[in-house]
Amino acid sequence: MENMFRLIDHDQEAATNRCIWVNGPVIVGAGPSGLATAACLREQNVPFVVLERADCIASLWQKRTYDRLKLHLPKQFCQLPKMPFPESFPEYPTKRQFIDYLESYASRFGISPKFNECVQTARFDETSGLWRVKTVSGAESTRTEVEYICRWLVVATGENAERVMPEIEGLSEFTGEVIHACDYKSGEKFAGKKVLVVGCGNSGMEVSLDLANHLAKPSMVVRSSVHVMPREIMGKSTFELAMKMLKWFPLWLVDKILLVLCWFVLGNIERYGLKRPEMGPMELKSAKGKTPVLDIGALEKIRSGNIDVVPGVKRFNGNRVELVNGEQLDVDSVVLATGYRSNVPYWLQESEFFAKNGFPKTAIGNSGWKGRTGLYAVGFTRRGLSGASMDAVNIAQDIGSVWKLETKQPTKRSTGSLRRCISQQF
Ligand SMILES: Cc1cc2nc3c(=O)[nH]c(=O)nc-3n(C[C@H](O)[C@H](O)[C@H](O)COP(=O)(O)OP(=O)(O)OC[C@H]3O[C@@H](n4cnc5c(N)ncnc54)[C@H](O)[C@@H]3O)c2cc1C
Ligand SMILES: NC(=O)C1=CN([C@@H]2O[C@H](COP(=O)(O)OP(=O)(O)OC[C@H]3O[C@@H](n4cnc5c(N)ncnc54)[C@H](OP(=O)(O)O)[C@@H]3O)[C@@H](O)[C@H]2O)C=CC1
Ligand SMILES: O=C(O)C(=O)Cc1c[nH]c2ccccc12
Repeated sequence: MENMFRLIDHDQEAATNRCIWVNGPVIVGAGPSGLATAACLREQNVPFVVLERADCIASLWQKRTYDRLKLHLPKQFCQLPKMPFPESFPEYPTKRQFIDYLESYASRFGISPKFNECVQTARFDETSGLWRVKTVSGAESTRTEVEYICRWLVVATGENAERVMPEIEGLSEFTGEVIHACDYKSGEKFAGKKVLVVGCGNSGMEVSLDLANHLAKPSMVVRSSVHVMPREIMGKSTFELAMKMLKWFPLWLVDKILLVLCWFVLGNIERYGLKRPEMGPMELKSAKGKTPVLDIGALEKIRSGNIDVVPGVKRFNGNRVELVNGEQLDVDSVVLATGYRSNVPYWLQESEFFAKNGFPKTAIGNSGWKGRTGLYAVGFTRRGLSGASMDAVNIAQDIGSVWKLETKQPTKRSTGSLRRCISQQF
């Protein structure tokens, strides 16, 4: 065992390779899911290490979202365990407020992630019964490789870890600017410009709305179908209403009621080119993970003609785009609001708990948060921040109960006594 934790210098020129024994779990990702798990472990007196590839907590929120973003679910559904939002926060906190909340959450629970450490591989070593997690940090010349050894591995890298970039003919030769929605900050610089927004999820809708508010001319691509619901119905959150109804009625009935209410409030949205999916909004979210759009004003801009709805893209040609219906549009810029994916398959060498798409196979053990051999997943059940919070509580309880048992009766020889030693660097 000792050799495993010794300093190893493979590449004298560039890499300083170290091996670190972690007393307790390694949590990969310092977004809301990783922070929530860390806070719940802190409450159980279980030590942990959080590894984060970015240089800050909640990098999705700090670096990959637009300026005017607000939470689109009421605040009680977005707060993390053990620390409610301040009373003074509005019903739908702004991105700044949410980040401030997460910063104070991290400091309240004494969470100090190791920043700029991107996990490259993680595998379970059958012989030792431990996880081996390798990270790299720093630029090429100062590249440092570290291996963390631990008994528990908590995957908290999120459902939105990497951007989805579609392959569309001619896109790489498009003469204007092409960005993904995660690099879109504000419509200010697009004033007067014709912008093609590809995708009509919450990102596509809100980017189009922001562009219209900044007097740009957005055309939003709807290639298949989309559920649009008002964020509120008669002043009450649609999401909250759905959650209340789900306590009493089956999913299909809740969907039917929601769709009738949507029809009364929004009218027939299909006449604007917004075809509704066959499956109801909540069932689609739960079965396929496709989030319904909670409208905060884009629909009004579509009605008034300030956002043009167009069908799928066939190909790009210079600064023109050809649509599947044969129509051609001149465009100055393209925003790809084409969604995100998990990056777990790129680094986690495991195929029993996680499926090829980077999400846990929920069927196993009937739980989406617990695998075998000390592996856990937080924030992958497509239930937003409230789902992540529930996973975090469960995971911390699960690890905490084992931790308590093993730290009660320490014997000098048991691995338990090794586990209790302070996280050490060799
Ligand atoms: C624009 C937007 C708005 C949203 N709004 C809401 C909302 O209002 N309400 C709601 O409930 N949900 C919302 N969601 C859903 C969203 O998934 C959650 O808000 C939340 O950010 C998920 O937290 P997470 O920690 O699981 O993932 P993330 O916030 O993505 O955090 C994962 C962290 O892991 C890090 N990471 C990834 N790979 C590695 C690696 N290999 N090594 C080290 N670190 C790594 C990332 O840098 C990141 O910091 C929204 C999502 C988006 C994209
Ligand atoms: N205010 C808030 O709280 C916000 C929350 N979010 C959340 O972030 C998450 C990600 O949302 P979002 O970024 O919108 O991603 P989504 O996955 O929800 O939507 C992606 C969209 O891109 C379309 N698309 C993908 N590829 C192509 C292509 N080649 N051609 C045309 N269209 C394409 C999809 O169409 P198709 O359905 O046909 O595949 C879909 O309309 C969601 O959970 C969302 O709720 C996002 C923004 C704001
Ligand atoms: O915003 C998101 O991405 C979420 O996942 C939040 C969410 C969870 N379940 C929902 C059902 C309808 C709309 C949003 C959500």
